[in-house]
This record gives sequence, structure tokens and C-alpha cells, in this order.
Amino acid sequence: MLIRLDDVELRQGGFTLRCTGAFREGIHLISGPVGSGKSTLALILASLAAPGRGSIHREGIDTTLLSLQFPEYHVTCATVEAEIRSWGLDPGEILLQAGLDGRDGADPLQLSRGQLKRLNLACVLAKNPDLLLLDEPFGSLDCAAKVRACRMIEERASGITIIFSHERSVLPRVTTIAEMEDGRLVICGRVPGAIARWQGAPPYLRHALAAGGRPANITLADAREAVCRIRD
Ligand SMILES: Nc1ncnc2c1ncn2[C@@H]1O[C@H](COP(=O)(O)OP(=O)(O)OP(=O)(O)O)[C@@H](O)[C@H]1O
Repeated sequence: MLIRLDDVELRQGGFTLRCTGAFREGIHLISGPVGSGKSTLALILASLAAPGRGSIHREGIDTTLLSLQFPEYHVTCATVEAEIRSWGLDPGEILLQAGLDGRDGADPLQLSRGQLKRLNLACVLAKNPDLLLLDEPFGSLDCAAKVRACRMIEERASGITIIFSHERSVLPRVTTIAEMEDGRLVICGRVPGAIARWQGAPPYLRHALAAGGRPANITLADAREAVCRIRD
């Protein structure tokens, strides 16, 4: 499986997105500050926005899902149960996954945004598409829910998963890292080598690197482990 962007360019207002790069099976993080173009790139990869120039090449990708940054944009039904069924999924399992046991009769738009985010994440992961695009999957979640979301994403055993996020505290283990810098996609490469090239790396990773540690991946636990190994 592969998705490749060749000199893709999109202009919207005064903003220009320019992207070249490829993503294979695995979990990929595209980090970047607010307004750097992450959501715009997610829409292009989901074929929901057409670039003005360049091309996108897909290999072995039959199914694509984009989890939007704002989960209320996904809502189409009057109850949580109907919402889950509209994805073609069994409510029992999804309600447990989303921590919403007993809320099947609730109006999805009366859930908190964090609860709705958990519901959407449980649904898109259960659908197991070839290409899964997650726009700010940790937005509106508390720390425990972010950790749980990370584990659920890590458990996805196959396919291409691309996470678009400015999250800098709770992150899943990933295969590669890239950054959006003012509309330009910068590929840092495979982990662990990419960590030192990641300009937007969270402070705990910068601290571990500065101390001489070599984190195996990008979680806080990886950074701690790297620092402990220096002290050994
Ligand atoms: N429909 C549009 N028309 C004109 N400009 C747009 C449109 N959508 C987004 N933009 C602009 O494109 C730029 C990139 O926006 P985008 O939403 O992709 O950023 P982002 O990195 O996802 O930000 P955030 O982290 O806040 O979600 C911003 O300057 C934004 O104002």
C-alpha cells in the first residue's frame, strides 16, 4: 500500500500548500502548528479537495476514511445507537470502546465534544480502512482519553494511518514523522532517526536528545527509557 504526493500544490486565499512525499503501511505523524495546512492536506489525501497542480498516486488502497477535526461534522442521526449503526457497526462493542456504555439513546449532539470524538474514533478504527486519516484525533480529549486513543491507534495492525496533529504531550508510537511548515510538507523520515530531525519535537524528546539519549520512539515513556539508559 502506498499514497504518494508529487509536487502537489493548492492555493486558498493567501495560503499555499506545497507537498511532495510518500506514505506506506504504518502509522505516520504529520505535526505542525495551527494554520500550517494539516487539515487542508488531510482533505486532499481523502480526495475531498483537489490540488491545483501536481498529482496523487495510490497503490493498493481500496478504502479511505477521514476522521474530521470537529466530530459534530460526522453526525447524521438522532441517537448514538443509530449513529453507530449508520457506520454499519454493532453498537454494543463500539459503546464500550468509546466509554459510552448506557448512552445509546442519547442525542449525539448532546454528548460532550470529547465524548463525540471518542465515538468517532471508535467507529473509524472499527471500519479498518486501507487509508485512515485522523485530523487532530486527540482534540477535546482529557489526558486519560488521549492515552487510550493512542493505544487504539497503535493496535491498528495493517493499512496506512496518518495522524495530523499539533498535540505535543500524549502521542502514539509511530513509524514516520513529517511536519507542516507554513504550507510545506517536510518529511523527517522513519523513527528513531527522524526524532532528531523533528523541529517541532515535544520538550520531553528535546530534553532526552540534549542529554545524549536516543529515544526509540516518540512517547514520554520512550524519552524516559532513553534517559534511564544513559544513567545505567
Ligand atoms: N476554505 C478556505 N479558504 C481560504 N483559506 C483557507 C480555507 N481553509 C483553510 N484556509 C487557510 O489555509 C491555512 C491552513 O489551514 P488548515 O486548516 O489546513 O490548517 P491546520 O494546520 O489544520 O490548522 P489547525 O491546527 O488549526 O487545525 C490557514 O491559513 C487557513 O486560514
